[in-house]
This record gives sequence, structure tokens and C-alpha cells, in this order.
Amino acid sequence: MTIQPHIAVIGAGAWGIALACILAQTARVTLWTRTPVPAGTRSLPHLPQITLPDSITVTSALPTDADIVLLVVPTQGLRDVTLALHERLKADVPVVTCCKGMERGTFLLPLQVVAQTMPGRPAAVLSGPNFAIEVAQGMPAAATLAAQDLAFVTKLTERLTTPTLRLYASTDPLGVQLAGAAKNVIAIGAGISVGAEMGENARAAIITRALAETARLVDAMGGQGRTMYGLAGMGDLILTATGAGSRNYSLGVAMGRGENIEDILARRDTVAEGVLTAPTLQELGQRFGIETPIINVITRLLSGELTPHQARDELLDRPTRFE
Ligand SMILES: NC(=O)C1=CN([C@@H]2O[C@H](COP(=O)(O)OP(=O)(O)OC[C@H]3O[C@@H](n4cnc5c(N)ncnc54)[C@H](O)[C@@H]3O)[C@@H](O)[C@H]2O)C=CC1
Ligand SMILES: O=C(CO)COP(=O)(O)O
Repeated sequence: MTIQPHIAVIGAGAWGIALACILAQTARVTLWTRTPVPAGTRSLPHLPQITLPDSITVTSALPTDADIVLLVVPTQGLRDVTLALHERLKADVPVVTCCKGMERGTFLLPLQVVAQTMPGRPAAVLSGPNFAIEVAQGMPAAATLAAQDLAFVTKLTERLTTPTLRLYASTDPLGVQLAGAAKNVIAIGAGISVGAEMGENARAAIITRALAETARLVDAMGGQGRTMYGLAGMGDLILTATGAGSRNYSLGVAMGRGENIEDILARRDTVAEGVLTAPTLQELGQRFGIETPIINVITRLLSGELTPHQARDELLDRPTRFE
């Protein structure tokens, strides 16, 4: 009899539920919810149409005996949960960050937060074009798993690949994390252009040129710019900056139609990571001396400093340059 590994999924939002469902095919899975739920609960609010397999244990007690831990809380909650988890887990238990964003105030990417809160622990990042509902329903998808250590990431990629979610290994965790963080910001910009009826051409231009901005930033920060052209970058942009199912894109569409951002956020109970990531990314560009004009105007649109048409004029008025 083979003993199944125990995978703990921390965070029972849409993405945590989806990952728990597919990993339950090959592992014993515990799904941690911040808010306690009644015993026997098989459906959770963030993906109510999904019935959890009986084999998944839902609990609000943090795990102590997991073999692998997936961190699937929003980026701003990562520090607290990892601080609480570190002492409970054996030192060699690997963690995988599954959130896409940057910590407000510290300018840190998820694995940098983990390095501070869980020093010495092996860690990787998972990111790619993956709407939670499709993954939860077992529809085919692919994503990138990245860590600096080649042997570690190769083994973990084999371990976490499921029959429907195909993982590709990467040794550029910085590029993969920046790609995942930036695509949410760019998706908001793409949504704004569509909501403001600027046309499909404008959206394609925003996606492509913002991809180039982010690739330059990745290079400047010591990652590999070409990571932006893989699943975590271009792949996720194709999905998020065009798919109505994206929370970031749909937030942008509503803004483009003239809705106030506070009103849009007030009627949602799900995370749109791009809102908090935008100013951080803009600041990073300045720190590393990289021009990020599209990310800058999206940040100013979010803060109410620009209207969509002012943003359009500002981008079109820029001096010409080589591609
Ligand atoms: N939904 C999706 O399709 C995908 C989401 N992601 C990323 O996964 C992360 C989580 O997103 P979702 O699961 O979609 O979010 P969600 O909006 O569906 O749910 C968020 C969950 O996190 C919990 N939470 C909120 N703040 C918390 C905190 N401070 N500490 C602990 N728990 C907290 C909430 O109670 C809720 O259960 C985000 O970074 C998102 O960008 C990545 C890939 C796909
Ligand atoms: O990250 C995602 C898909 O890869 C989900 O995007 P949203 O957070 O914009 O819904």
C-alpha cells in the first residue's frame, strides 16, 4: 500500500478550493479556512458551485504534520499566516506561494516575505493562467512552478502535477512572481480601455507594451525578462486581460465605464490583487530606473488622478521610440 503525502492548502478562497480539489486526486489534503466552518461542510462561499470531495478535511486549525504546504491567502495576509505556521512545521517541509501580488509598504514579493517569516525553509512559487473555477472542475490547464534550486523544483513539479494541471519547472522565481503581480495591474488597464470603449486595438497595445515594461523590470531586478513571455506572464495576460471571468479585468471595465473604484470594491467580497500591487510596482520601476509608463498611468487611474481619456492622451503623446 502506498502512503499518500499530506498536502495542506492554507486559504479557502476560490484558488485554495480549486487546488485542494485537484490535489485530492493524488494526496491527502487538508484545507485551512480562516473562519471556522461547521463539521461536514462540503461547499464554501468563494466557489459555491463546487462540492468538495469527501477526502478533503476542512479545518481552521493550522497544520503541524503536512509534507507540503500551499499558501493560498491574498498577498497581504501572507505574512501573518506564515509567521503562525513556521514553528508548527518541520524545518524541511516545503511551502509553495500561490498568491499573485506584492506586500504593501515593504515592496516584497511573496517568496521574499516567506524568506523573512520562515527563514531557511525550502520554498517555491506557483503561477500561471488559471481561473479557479475551471481548475476545480478538472478542465485542462498549465502553470509554472519556480524556485532557484533546480533539483528541488524539478522534484516538486513532478509531485504537484496532476492529471489536469500540468506544471512546468522554472529556476526564475523572481520573474515568475513579478509576472504574476504585474499581470493583475495590466489586466485592470486593459479592462479600463475596453470599458471606456477605446477598442480592441488599444487593449492589444496595452497588453503588449506593458509586457515589455515588466520584462525590463524583471531583467533590472536580476530575474530573466523572457519569463514574461511564458505561462506566468504572457499566458496569464492572455487569460486575465481578455477574460470576463477575471476580477481585475472586470474591475477595470467597470472603472472604464465611469464607476467609482470604492463602489466597485464595496460590492465585492473577493480579492483584486492589482489594486494594491499597482503603486508598489510603479515605485519599483522608479527604484530600478526602469520606465513603466503604462503601469504608471494605471496606478494614477486607480488613485483617481487621471481619467481614462487623459491616460490615453498621455500615452499617445509620448515620444516615438524603437520597439
Ligand atoms: N481565483 C483565481 O482564479 C486565482 C487566484 N490566484 C491568487 O490566489 C490568491 C488568493 O485568491 P483567491 O483564492 O481567488 O481569493 P478569494 O477572494 O476567493 O478568497 C480570499 C480568501 O482568503 C481569505 N483571507 C483574506 N484575507 C486573509 C488574511 N489576511 N489572512 C488569511 N486569509 C485571508 C478569505 O477569508 C478568503 O477565504 C490571490 O493572490 C490571487 O491573485 C491565483 C490563481 C488563480
Ligand atoms: O490569477 C488569475 C488567473 O490566472 C485570476 O485572475 P483574477 O484575480 O483577476 O480573477
